Amino acid sequence: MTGLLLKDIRKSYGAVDVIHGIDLDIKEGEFVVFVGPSGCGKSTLLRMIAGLEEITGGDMFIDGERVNDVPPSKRGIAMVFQSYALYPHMTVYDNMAFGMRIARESKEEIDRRVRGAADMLQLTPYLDRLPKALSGGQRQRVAIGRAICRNPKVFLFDEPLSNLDAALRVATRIEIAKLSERMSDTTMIYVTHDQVEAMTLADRIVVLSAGHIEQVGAPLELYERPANLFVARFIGSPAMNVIPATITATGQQTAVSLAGGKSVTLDVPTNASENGKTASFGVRPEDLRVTEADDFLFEGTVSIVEALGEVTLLYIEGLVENEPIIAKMPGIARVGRGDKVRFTADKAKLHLFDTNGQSYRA
Ligand SMILES: Nc1ncnc2c1ncn2[C@@H]1O[C@H](COP(=O)(O)OP(=O)(O)OP(=O)(O)O)[C@@H](O)[C@H]1O
Repeated sequence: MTGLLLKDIRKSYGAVDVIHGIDLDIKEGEFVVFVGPSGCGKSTLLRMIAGLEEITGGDMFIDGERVNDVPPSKRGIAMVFQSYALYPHMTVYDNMAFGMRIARESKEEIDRRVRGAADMLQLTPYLDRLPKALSGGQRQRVAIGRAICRNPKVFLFDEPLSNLDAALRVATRIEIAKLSERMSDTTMIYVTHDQVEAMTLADRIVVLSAGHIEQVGAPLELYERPANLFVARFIGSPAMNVIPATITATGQQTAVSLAGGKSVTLDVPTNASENGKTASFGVRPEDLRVTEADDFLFEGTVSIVEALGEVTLLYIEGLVENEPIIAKMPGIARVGRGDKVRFTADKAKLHLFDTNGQSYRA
């Protein structure tokens, strides 16, 4: 069992607290992705797991062993960095073999592992090349190969794809997904601020903000049932539309009056004590549909049409001042600038958050 257990993990730089007490249980073989806005502490947390940053408070266990004071090389982890960190004067083969040579593995074992990793990552034709003769994507695959050769119990990735262009990013992401399938017993922890990477690679996503956890869950769980407004807005692109509302009736269903005056009933239960309170109503751009019917959700004027081919984004004015509602229509929408349009959405796709931003569904 090579799980990880983080208990009330804290980090301060002098008087500045940057990680405020993280509790997290990561199972063996799990692929966990840390996401969050810049500066929220993703890298710091990963570096503490790696042993590259001292832990200020709390306990960290790898494989049941408390590792707070165990040096990086003894933790059974391998880390892949954004910058590849390859030795420029060594061939691909030597870069991958380096760690094992230091560990005094036999020549046969080194060769077996290097060739195995190269095969897995389609690097065999490049084994004799120097890093400078490789593309960015190939270099990152060498860095991943070097990590595989170390036979780690836990694999850490710190934004490994952010130096790659869009096409290479996709290809390397798929490579990493395949790798995690092949190495299904190896625990992987991955830091990114790319939503697509998080959604496609993770078994579970940990959403961080300002040094604490906002929510942990499977990708679609976070998408469909965000626990709070922060997660609701962070997961999904374009972000969820949020409209100020007032609760006008409570019970198994809840009625709200949206800014602009429209009344909407949601399949969300609320207590009687919530009646009259201000709330935030949420609906994702992709859950909105154009309707001609009278029981529409809201109505507004289209101010911008962005036709992207596969989807059309409509910016609708008229509900919240200076904050257009965005609707994402499939394909090419037959809607023009200046059109007055009514929108509706399935009841199950509507979200409601309390004054503190917590979901009423949670
Ligand atoms: N050596 C340091 N001294 C003081 N503060 C630091 C130090 N290193 C990081 N921080 C602060 O800790 C916080 C977390 O930084 P961290 O790099 O972990 O964020 P991040 O979520 O990985 O951000 P990004 O996505 O921009 O890389 C930031 O506010 C940062 O300014």
